[in-house]
Amino acid sequence: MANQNSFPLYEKHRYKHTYKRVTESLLLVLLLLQLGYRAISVSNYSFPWFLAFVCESWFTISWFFTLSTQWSPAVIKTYPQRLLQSVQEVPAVDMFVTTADPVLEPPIITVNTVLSLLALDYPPQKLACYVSDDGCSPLTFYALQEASKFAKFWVPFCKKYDVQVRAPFRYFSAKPEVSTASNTPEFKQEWLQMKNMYNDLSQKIELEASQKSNPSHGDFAVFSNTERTNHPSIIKVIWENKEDLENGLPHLIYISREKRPKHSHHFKAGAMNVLTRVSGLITNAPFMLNVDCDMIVNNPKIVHHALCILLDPKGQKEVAFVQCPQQFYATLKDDPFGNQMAILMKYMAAGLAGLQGPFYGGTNCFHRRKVIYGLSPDYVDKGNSISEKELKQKFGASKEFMKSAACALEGRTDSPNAVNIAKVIEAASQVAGCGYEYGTGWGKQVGWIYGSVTEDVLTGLTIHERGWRSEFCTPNPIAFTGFAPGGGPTAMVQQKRWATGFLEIFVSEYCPIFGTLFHKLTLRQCIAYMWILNWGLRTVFELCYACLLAHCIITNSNLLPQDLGICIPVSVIVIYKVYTVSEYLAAGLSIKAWWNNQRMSIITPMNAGFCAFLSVLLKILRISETVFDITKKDLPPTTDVVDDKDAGRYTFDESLVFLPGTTILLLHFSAITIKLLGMQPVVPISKNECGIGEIFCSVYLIVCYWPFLRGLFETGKYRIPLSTIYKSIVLTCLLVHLSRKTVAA
Ligand SMILES: O=c1ccn([C@@H]2O[C@H](COP(=O)(O)OP(=O)(O)O[C@H]3O[C@H](CO)[C@@H](O)[C@H](O)[C@H]3O)[C@@H](O)[C@H]2O)c(=O)[nH]1
Ligand SMILES: [Mn+2]
Repeated sequence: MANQNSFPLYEKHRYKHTYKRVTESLLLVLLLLQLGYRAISVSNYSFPWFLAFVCESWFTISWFFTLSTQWSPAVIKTYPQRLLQSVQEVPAVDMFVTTADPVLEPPIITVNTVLSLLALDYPPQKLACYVSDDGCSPLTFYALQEASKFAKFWVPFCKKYDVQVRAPFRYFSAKPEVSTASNTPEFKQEWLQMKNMYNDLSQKIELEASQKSNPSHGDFAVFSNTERTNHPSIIKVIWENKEDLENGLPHLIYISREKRPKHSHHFKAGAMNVLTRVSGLITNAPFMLNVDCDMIVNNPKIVHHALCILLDPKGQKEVAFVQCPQQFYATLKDDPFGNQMAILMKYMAAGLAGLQGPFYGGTNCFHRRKVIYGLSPDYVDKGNSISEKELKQKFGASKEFMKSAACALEGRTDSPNAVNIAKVIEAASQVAGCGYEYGTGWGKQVGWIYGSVTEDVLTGLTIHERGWRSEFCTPNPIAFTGFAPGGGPTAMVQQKRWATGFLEIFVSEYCPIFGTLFHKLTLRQCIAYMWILNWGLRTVFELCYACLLAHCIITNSNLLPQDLGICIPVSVIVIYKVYTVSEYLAAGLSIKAWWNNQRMSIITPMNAGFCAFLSVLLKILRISETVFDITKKDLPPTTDVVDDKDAGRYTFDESLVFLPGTTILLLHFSAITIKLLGMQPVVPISKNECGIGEIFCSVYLIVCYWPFLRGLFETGKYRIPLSTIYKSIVLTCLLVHLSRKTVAA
């Protein structure tokens, strides 16, 4: 472990954003003024006025969450050189990859992720790679087997030429890196050889996929008679670094945990817990790195950077996990779908770094095993010996696993690779069984926590509640990159799941408010968690506000102030727009990217968020359970220059997720039409009429919904399905009718 007297292995630099703070505070004051205005303008009191007050209160609270989270930014700098000087031997790291469906997640993607991990710049005898396959797919297994053969050439090649991006599909899609070492004929020849070998590999996998045969011989026999949701545990050692060779390859182990129809398997959280247990039996490394199947390593030295934080004398006592940001490669120009989250990452990440630390994002994260096993930061004072009875209660009945958990908790890292892997496979199958967790602490006190489809945020939250901190790790080049989900259905699936998961956390016993009241979550961190959980809540108010606006136009009543008070909302809008534009420009992004994000931040939450709200409501009413719908992963383009004009066009499918948006669009159309045709009812002189403000907002909303507007008239996948349009028409008629009735009444 690190030498206590040396320099710090990482440093945190705090800085001030005066301009940002002033603007954000000004906006908050204006929002409060708006609420004040509503409260004192008695003459306007009506139900819509009251509803607007409620919605605006929520927007104000939301803004306060944002402001507080971004208030005190910080950046972190790591010193890998110092790390190497201060430790005699680097610690072992277990690496976890999850995949769940060979169709939605093509095995070639997983293969690339795994290859980039195997080729990390870290002693291979200290690494082990565990792949969890919830799809129980012989194709995935086959692909990994072939990949390990290829790795024997690929890894030495990467190390010899110090390749940066060690996922072959990314490496070969770019021009060969030009450096002096790589300009030799020898390099050129090897490069070509590797490229051909990689092409062979991907062709083999493709061929196997197209044959759809279910091989039942040799290694594949275990897959015969298995179904995705009904099969025993399958654990296969694809590659074992038998002699602990320094120039060998890390272990590669395939795991498909047991599944039975009547057992709930807790989606990714369940898979992570199985990975934790199986790796505990085999290598039991004190640190665990986990990535999704589509997140490739972009900086081969990332383990050193992360360990700077985890092994730093201060970090050892305080920091539970190190999160690397999610960034994307081969991105579309100007972020047409608003899903690259560049601004969010920039300011939120910095803000969180200045608080108790970043949320756990489910991927690109280094965990301390003993924290995952439930340890609190004060264990140093209390000691962490744990009785056999408690071990069994928490970790389950496997003797072997209890032993390994005790070792991990006490920080005894017995030479990890001393185990004979073949011998522990039986014990490993037991802990990968679907009944293993019954009556234990898994999913509640230890491991990844169950109860939300955003198990990542929930698990991180419970760690912060115990008093741990977390840190961001942002080396240059950035640690990992992935391929951003496309617009339309894919993004909706993802955002709906996020909103669902956040709402589930909010209404659960783990709600951050309790975390601050009864546990060790700091107040500002609680507010930061409220900021993210609010993604699921805010949309209901937004949708309500949008309907209210249409209602006021239809009934010729006013939602916005008619006197000088109108200055308040106008300045809120103007300042907010100028402020966000400046954020984009400062980050080197275009105005177009800003606009795309502005409109997508209205479209996506309104649609996905509302559906999420309904599904959580159904869960609370015990009508249906929430599910983890997997985001479809497209094969990324082979080059970085995307000149496909259609790539940025919005697409639709039959899913009901597009219903709220289509309805809002039609509703506002109807409202504007009613206004234009002069069909608004005449209001008594004593009351205020709908003015230019309401019309402006309505038109703005329609402009934001431009992709949907186009979708009404397009063809193919660019078209909103007729069934959705019909349903929206019915809903719109209903809403307009209801609106008009309230005036008549
Ligand atoms: O039953 C399941 C479902 C999913 N997964 C895996 O979970 C990962 C994430 O799923 P994905 O569909 O890619 O979701 P994203 O929306 O991209 O994931 C983000 O959000 C998730 C929580 O909603 C986190 O778990 C992820 O780490 C985070 O990247 C993938 O590797 C899947 O193979 C499983 O192993 N088992
Ligand atoms: Mn993903």
